[in-house]
Amino acid sequence: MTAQILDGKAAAAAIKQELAERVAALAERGVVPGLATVLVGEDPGSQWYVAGKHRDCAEVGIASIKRELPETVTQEELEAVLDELNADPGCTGYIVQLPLPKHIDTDRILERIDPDKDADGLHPTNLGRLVLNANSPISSPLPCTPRGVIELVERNGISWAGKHVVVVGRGVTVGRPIGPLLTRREYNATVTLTHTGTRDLGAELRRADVIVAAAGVEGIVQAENVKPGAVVLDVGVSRKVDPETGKSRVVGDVDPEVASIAGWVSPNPGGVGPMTRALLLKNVVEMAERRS
Ligand SMILES: Nc1nc2c(c(=O)[nH]1)N[C@@H](CN(C=O)c1ccc(C(=O)N[C@@H](CCC(=O)O)C(=O)O)cc1)CN2
Repeated sequence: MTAQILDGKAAAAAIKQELAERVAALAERGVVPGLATVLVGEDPGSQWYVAGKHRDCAEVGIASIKRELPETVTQEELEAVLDELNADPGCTGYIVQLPLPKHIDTDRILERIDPDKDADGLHPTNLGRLVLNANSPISSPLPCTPRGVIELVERNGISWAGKHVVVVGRGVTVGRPIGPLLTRREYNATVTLTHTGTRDLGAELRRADVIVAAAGVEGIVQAENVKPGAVVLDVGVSRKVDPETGKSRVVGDVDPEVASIAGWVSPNPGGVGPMTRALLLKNVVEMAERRS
């Protein structure tokens, strides 16, 4: 048996088409959403992601603003850029591309973003709202990758209700926020968060109906630890240089053999990555709709 594919490119294309209609409806009311990106340094991966975000904006009719700063930028200089974006009426939402250089205090940066312009849903107020508003519809931006994971699964006709989800990795963009989201009544999943301190990762994985692998460790999810028929989402990104071509390519957390055991797998690339981008646009459109 070979697993069915959770096609992130197709789902993202459908979401973008739906958003283009909502952006056109906003334009009729004189509202143009505007996303700004803040990129520090010259990491090729981050440059690629940010360029993709601007292409996506153009595709659906969202205006976009680019702020690029050198690797040597100081905490104060970076915070001054955020203060400008917080005050700019043309910028209805923005993101600071992560990771930031080591000398920058990332938590302080995320706290500096106006929570009403926090297109990534990573400001403490918005992460707090995710936890607090457990029984009412959320009306604040949510982290894009967890949202993308949820939508990718649902758009393939799979329900989260009653599923035991094992998340691998406790990073701020995926591992930490996905538990509070999936355990909301509207999804009703049960979530185990695993990390480098987990005593027996294999045992946890073998109990999972759904695995969300977001550790950034190549092949951390092996076929022998996957329950037959499970849904496996590969969110991990490691870069590997091909010794023959000298070119760098993305490798995920999920070993390719898993496809012979699982019921569904998300490819990487082509799975959760495009969904992260699409759900960022959805956050921006929803923020503009709430304001108008
Ligand atoms: N401020 C943020 N920083 C980061 C986030 C985030 O959500 N907010 N997530 C990641 C990077 N990221 C978006 O910013 C992102 C990652 C991957 C993709 C994507 O489409 N990947 C492609 C493959 C790309 C490749 O070959 O390199 C895919 O999966 O098909 C989009 C966005 C960390 N930083």
